[in-house]
Amino acid sequence: MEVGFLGLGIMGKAMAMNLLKNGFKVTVWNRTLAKCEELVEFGATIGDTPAAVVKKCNITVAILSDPSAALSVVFDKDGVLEQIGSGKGYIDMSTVDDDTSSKIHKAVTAKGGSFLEAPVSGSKKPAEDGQLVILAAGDEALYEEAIPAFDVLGKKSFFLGHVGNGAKMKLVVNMIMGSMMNAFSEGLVLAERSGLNPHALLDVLDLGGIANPMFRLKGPTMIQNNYSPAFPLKHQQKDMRLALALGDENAVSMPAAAAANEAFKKARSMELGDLDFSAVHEIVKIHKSSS
Ligand SMILES: NC(=O)C1=CN([C@@H]2O[C@H](COP(=O)(O)OP(=O)(O)OC[C@H]3O[C@@H](n4cnc5c(N)ncnc54)[C@H](OP(=O)(O)O)[C@@H]3O)[C@@H](O)[C@H]2O)C=CC1
Ligand SMILES: O=CCCC(=O)O
Repeated sequence: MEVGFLGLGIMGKAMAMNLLKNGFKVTVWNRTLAKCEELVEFGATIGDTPAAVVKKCNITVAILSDPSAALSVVFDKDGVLEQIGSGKGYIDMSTVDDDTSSKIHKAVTAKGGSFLEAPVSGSKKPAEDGQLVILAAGDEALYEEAIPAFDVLGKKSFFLGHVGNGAKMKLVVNMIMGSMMNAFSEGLVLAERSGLNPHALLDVLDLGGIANPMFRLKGPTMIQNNYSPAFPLKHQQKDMRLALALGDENAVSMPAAAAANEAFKKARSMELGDLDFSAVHEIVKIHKSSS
C-alpha cells in the first residue's frame, strides 16, 4: 500500500517511520524539507509539495500543528486541493476543531475526493510503538481502506460517524487531560511545599482510584523539572482553546477547563510553549512562591 504523509513533527515522524518499518511505501513532505531526510534513510520518497504527494498517492495522511496549518496545507498554492480528485483519499490526523475539519471535507469532496478526519490519542511513545487510539469520522469507505495503516499506527480505531465527531471527541479528551495535568501539578507542588515527599505522593496515587498512565509517566520527570517535549504545551493550550469554544457553542460551563487554559496560556507567555505540556507545573510553582 502506498501512502502519502504530510507533516513530520513529533507525531508525524514516528508514524511515518512505523508505516515504513511495516512495509508501506511512503512519500513524505514537510514544510521544513530537511526533516524528510531521516525518513529517506528508511526508504521513504520525498514529495516536493503537498500537491505532488497527493498526485503520487491514492491515500494521503496529514498530521500538522493546528487549524491554520491544516488549512494552509490543503488550500494554499501547491496544496492538497490542486491534485485531489476521484479515487483519492485525504486523511487529516491533526487535532483541530470541527469547523476546520468541515471546511477541508467540503473542499475535498467538491473535487471528487474522499475525506476522513482521524485525530489520535496517545503521544510520542505510543506513536513510536504503534499504540495510538484513532478517532476517525467521515467517509466510511476510506476508513475501511485505511484500516491496514491504522492497524500499524494504533492499538484501536474508532469510526465515530460524520465529520466533526472525531474532532470533537479528541477535544473533549484533551480538555479533560489538560485539567487533570493542572490538578496534578497543583498536587505535586502542594505536597512538596507542605513537607511531603512527592515520590511518596506518586506511589499513593498509583495505588488508588485515580491511578492513570499520565501521572505514572509524567510524575517522575516533573519532580525533576524535566519537560522534554512529547506533547508540546503550545498544542495542549490550542486544544483547551478549541474545547472551550466547543463549550461556548453548546452552552456548557467549564470553569475547571477555563482555569487550566489560563495556566497553559501563562506558560506560553513565559516561553514554555515548546516544552512538554507538563511544564505547566512551573506556573503553579511560581504562583505558590509569590503568595
Ligand atoms: N505530540 C503529541 O503527543 C500529540 C500531538 N497531537 C496533535 O498532532 C498534531 C501534530 O503534533 P506534533 O507532531 O506534536 O507537533 P509538532 O509541533 O512536533 O509538529 C508540527 C508539524 O506541523 C507542521 N506545520 C506547522 N505549521 C505549518 C504550516 N503553516 N504549514 C505546513 N506545516 C506546518 C510542522 O512543520 P515544520 O517541521 O516545518 O515546523 C510539523 O511538521 C497537533 O495537532 C497535535 O495537537 C495529537 C496527539 C498527541
Ligand atoms: O493530543 C495529545 C495527546 C497526548 C496523550 O494522549 O498522551
